[in-house]
Amino acid sequence: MSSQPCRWGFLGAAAIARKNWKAIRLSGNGVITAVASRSVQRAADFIAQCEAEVPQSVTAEAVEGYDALLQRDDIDAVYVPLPTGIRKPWVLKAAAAGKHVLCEKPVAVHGDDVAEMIQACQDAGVQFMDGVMFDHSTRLAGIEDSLRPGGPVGNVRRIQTHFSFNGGDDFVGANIRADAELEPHGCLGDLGWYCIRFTLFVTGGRMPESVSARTLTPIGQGSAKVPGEFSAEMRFDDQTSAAFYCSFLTANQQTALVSGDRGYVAVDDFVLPFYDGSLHWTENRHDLQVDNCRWNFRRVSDGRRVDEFAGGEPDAQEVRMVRHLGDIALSGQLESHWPEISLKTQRVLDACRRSAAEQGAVVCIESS
Ligand SMILES: NC(=O)C1=CN([C@@H]2O[C@H](COP(=O)(O)OP(=O)(O)OC[C@H]3O[C@@H](n4cnc5c(N)ncnc54)[C@H](OP(=O)(O)O)[C@@H]3O)[C@@H](O)[C@H]2O)C=CC1
Ligand SMILES: O=C1CO[C@H](CO)[C@@H](O)[C@@H]1O
Repeated sequence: MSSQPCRWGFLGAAAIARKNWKAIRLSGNGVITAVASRSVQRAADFIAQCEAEVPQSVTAEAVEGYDALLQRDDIDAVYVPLPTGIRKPWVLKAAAAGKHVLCEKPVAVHGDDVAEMIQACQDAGVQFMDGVMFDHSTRLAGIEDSLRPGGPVGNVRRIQTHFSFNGGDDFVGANIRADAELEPHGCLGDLGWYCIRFTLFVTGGRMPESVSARTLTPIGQGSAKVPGEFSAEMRFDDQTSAAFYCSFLTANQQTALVSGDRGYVAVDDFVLPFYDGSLHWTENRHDLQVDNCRWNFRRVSDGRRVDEFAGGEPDAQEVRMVRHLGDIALSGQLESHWPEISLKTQRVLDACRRSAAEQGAVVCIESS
């Protein structure tokens, strides 16, 4: 692997980009070469702010316009946090320019767009990865261990996820998340993306057979509405079912419950640490003993917790994510898992949208 760092360019001085600036600086294998914005002043202000928070040895350049950044030959990978509604052409251009792509979620408007974006990256020999940071969390291996065949959870029967925050009174009009042009999937794209992804993590990438979903509350300006509150129910080809709820109107909560025939795993803050900077999860197994017609549940497996942040690395998931993409860019060893799981996530999201448009009609998902 090259001893040079991965040279990153950012398309857009987005709010989330500040977090990933920090992550790249902490990753140990990356440097931010340039930040492009529609306004060069905004890019310069963004760089000054990030430098003040987490400096780097080279000075990042402020660039006017995303095209100008993509034309540079001193950039290996681009981070694309542009709004979902306008992201696709920039990913296609980035791939054509030979840049590896870290693309924010929800990846696109439709699964066919994602397929096109992935194909463009494949044709250009560059990596495509979406910005699902929890996929890089160290605790996923621990959760997987609880879910192993014959493990404390047993056969998984039910997966329930909930991701919500209350955006407040000025959310509509002030935040891109409620803008039908920029973020057409509303909370389904912003929060439901993670719920679907966690569900696919538990099933090992196995897709649901069918989905029934509803937009519970639309939000937006005039007739241009997006889902502000959404729920879905999924069925798999075995005994497993899954449900998720996401909302911009409900207080902060992000919980995942995986229930099997022997026990369950509860993951609080399954996406990112909302509260105290820690990520944890609990494993529970209770065995039923019937004595003298009395039902007793005996706790067999202790609740276990893993605090990924105990090691002192803040934003550990994001750091691991950008380090991973940096390693891929430097080694040239592309990984097919990331484009494949993005496309699966978007295909489930598409089915949710179709079902919600028909008031919860059951929509079947093709297995391919
Ligand atoms: N994985 C994660 O942890 C997170 C992911 N996200 C995702 O990242 C995306 C960006 O979110 P966030 O950072 O909050 O959004 P912001 O509104 O802060 O940033 C969006 C950026 O897109 C650029 N842009 C280009 N065209 C437009 C346009 N027509 N209107 C508005 N902005 C435009 C702007 O950059 P400029 O003006 O500099 O050109 C702007 O700064 C969302 O899709 C969101 O879901 C967000 C937060 C966390
Ligand atoms: O991806 C994201 C991480 O979570 C946030 C909520 O806390 C989202 O709004 C954001 O887009």
